[in-house]
Amino acid sequence: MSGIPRPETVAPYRLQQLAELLPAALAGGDAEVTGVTHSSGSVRPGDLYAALPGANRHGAEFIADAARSGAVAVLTNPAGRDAALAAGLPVLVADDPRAVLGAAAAAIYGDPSRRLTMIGVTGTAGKTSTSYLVEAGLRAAGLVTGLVGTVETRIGDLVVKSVRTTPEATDLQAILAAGLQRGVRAVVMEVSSHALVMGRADGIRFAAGGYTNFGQDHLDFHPTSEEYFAAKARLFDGRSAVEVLNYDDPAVMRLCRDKTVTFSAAGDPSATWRASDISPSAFGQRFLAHGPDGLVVETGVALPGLHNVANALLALALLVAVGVDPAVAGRGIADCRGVPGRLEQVLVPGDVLGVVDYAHKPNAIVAALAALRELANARGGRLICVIGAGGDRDKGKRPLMGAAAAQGADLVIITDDNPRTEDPAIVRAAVRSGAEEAATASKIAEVAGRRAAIDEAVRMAVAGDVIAVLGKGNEQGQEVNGEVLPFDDRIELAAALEGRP
Ligand SMILES: CC(=O)N[C@H]1[C@@H](OP(=O)(O)OP(=O)(O)OC[C@H]2O[C@@H](n3ccc(=O)[nH]c3=O)[C@H](O)[C@@H]2O)O[C@H](CO)[C@@H](O)[C@@H]1O[C@H](C)C(=O)N[C@@H](C)C(=O)N[C@H](CCC(=O)O)C(=O)O
Ligand SMILES: Nc1ncnc2c1ncn2[C@@H]1O[C@H](COP(=O)(O)OP(=O)(O)OP(=O)(O)O)[C@@H](O)[C@H]1O
Ligand SMILES: N[C@H](CCC[C@H](N)C(=O)O)C(=O)O
Ligand SMILES: [Mg+2]
Repeated sequence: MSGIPRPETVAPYRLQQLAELLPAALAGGDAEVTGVTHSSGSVRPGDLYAALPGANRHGAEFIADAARSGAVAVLTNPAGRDAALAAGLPVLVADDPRAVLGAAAAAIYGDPSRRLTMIGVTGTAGKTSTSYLVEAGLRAAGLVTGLVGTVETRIGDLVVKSVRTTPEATDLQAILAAGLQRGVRAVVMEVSSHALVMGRADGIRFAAGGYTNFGQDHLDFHPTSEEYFAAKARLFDGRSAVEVLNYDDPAVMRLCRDKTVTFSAAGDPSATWRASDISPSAFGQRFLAHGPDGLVVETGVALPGLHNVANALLALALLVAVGVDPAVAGRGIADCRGVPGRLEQVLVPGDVLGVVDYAHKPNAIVAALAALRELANARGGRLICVIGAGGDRDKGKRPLMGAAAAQGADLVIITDDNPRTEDPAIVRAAVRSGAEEAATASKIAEVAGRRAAIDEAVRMAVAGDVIAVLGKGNEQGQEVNGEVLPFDDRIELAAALEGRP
């Protein structure tokens, strides 16, 4: 992955030391490494190249390339051993190299997470939003911060656009080590279920870990919903010193133990943290957070919807768990100016309100449309929803997404998201089948092409209406057959609204 920050200096680390640390056997001699990558295209001189067996290829195919770019050693499984030796490189052989990669990368980069306050956030929806709120609280406390997640990776003032939500362990440990060298003291990161299964966060000890909620997603990757749940549960397998769970979500609460901290946006008094006195403020809301020992914190969130109260409450609980002063944390969260592409208003003057949101799973669509319903009611208008589903991703969630949209909005326009390698008409039909089960056909339309669908929503809108374009949020491209074409819902919706008579 290019663009990932690396530490400027790394003390050389001997392979023999790694062989003693890991369940891995050394062959072909010893070497000193000063970095590690899993991607042949990102090799730097002095690197250990982790040649991993994958779903598509074996990284061993690229050992010669890696050597030409300056890799001085290889970590691989028995199948990759000979290719490494043939390239003249010493090789560490592990039965499951992914399972040891986190520990290896942490060792090579000097175990950076031990010197940082690490906060991890998992859950089906709300990880990015909660992470931004946590980061705002850490900054309010005067800390130099890092943030790793879907939208971007930030260490101090260095900002890199993210390729995935949770980077591979190699990149992650490099980011943390680079952060330390730039004065970062606390890092908040999204920990995706893919990451937990693939060991991307191995080697990290979290001061606190939070769980937003559990719904349906990623069943293209996790064989069953139970395995998806088990993947997320790994953040709470002892690697998080304080565990913070959503009291309002019974699935999440299956992980509750004696010392677990809980939060309830619904205001349940049995939770460690609960919200009360929620009142609207501009495009957001203020509320009181009641914590342990009678603690009351005035806070808020610059976004609408009960789900954003939940995100803010979780952020507060995590911040207090790692020692931030509650009042400072509450102020920092309330002052955070929103999250890119999450209920983001499209600022075009006029009598129709355009909002772009990243809801691309059923529980997120329910939450986003509930928040926007309140706004539409206040304006005396209808709620029009433009929605599609991503190709080459969980097929089972498509009808559920259609149903959630049809139940939550007055008019639904079903269109394309990222088709990837799929026929967009087939993806639309799956979304539509769910929508038609849930609502009368008269409120459902299907428009091929996302731009055309956004134009159609604007054409249908009358004064007071709210148009919600869901699913792509801050994404700036649309992936079609391996090509990413420029496309930004915020720009498209603004252009369509500006052209409104
Ligand atoms: C399902 C999944 O996560 N797969 C990841 C996995 O792929 P893989 O094991 O199948 O790898 P592969 O393509 O067979 O290649 C094997 C090895 O050869 C290496 N290689 C390959 C080609 C080459 O030229 N040079 C090279 O070194 C690869 O780096 C890899 O280590 O390891 C690859 C290397 O890191 C990742 O790129 C790939 O992410 C794919 C692209 C992906 O789309 N992942 C998504 C689904 C993902 O991780 N999403 C989560 C959750 C999102 C969210 O809900 O927020 C995320 O954290 O982003
Ligand atoms: N706590 C929540 N409960 C339910 N839905 C939420 C919650 N927070 C956010 N959402 C919805 O989910 C969408 C994605 O939010 P966010 O990006 O914060 O989640 P995420 O877990 O990081 O998602 P992803 O895994 O896709 O990166 C939002 O745009 C909103 O529609
Ligand atoms: N991180 C998410 C992004 C999905 C965004 C949505 N626009 C889609 O294409 O499905 C995933 O990989 O599932
Ligand atoms: Mg995210």
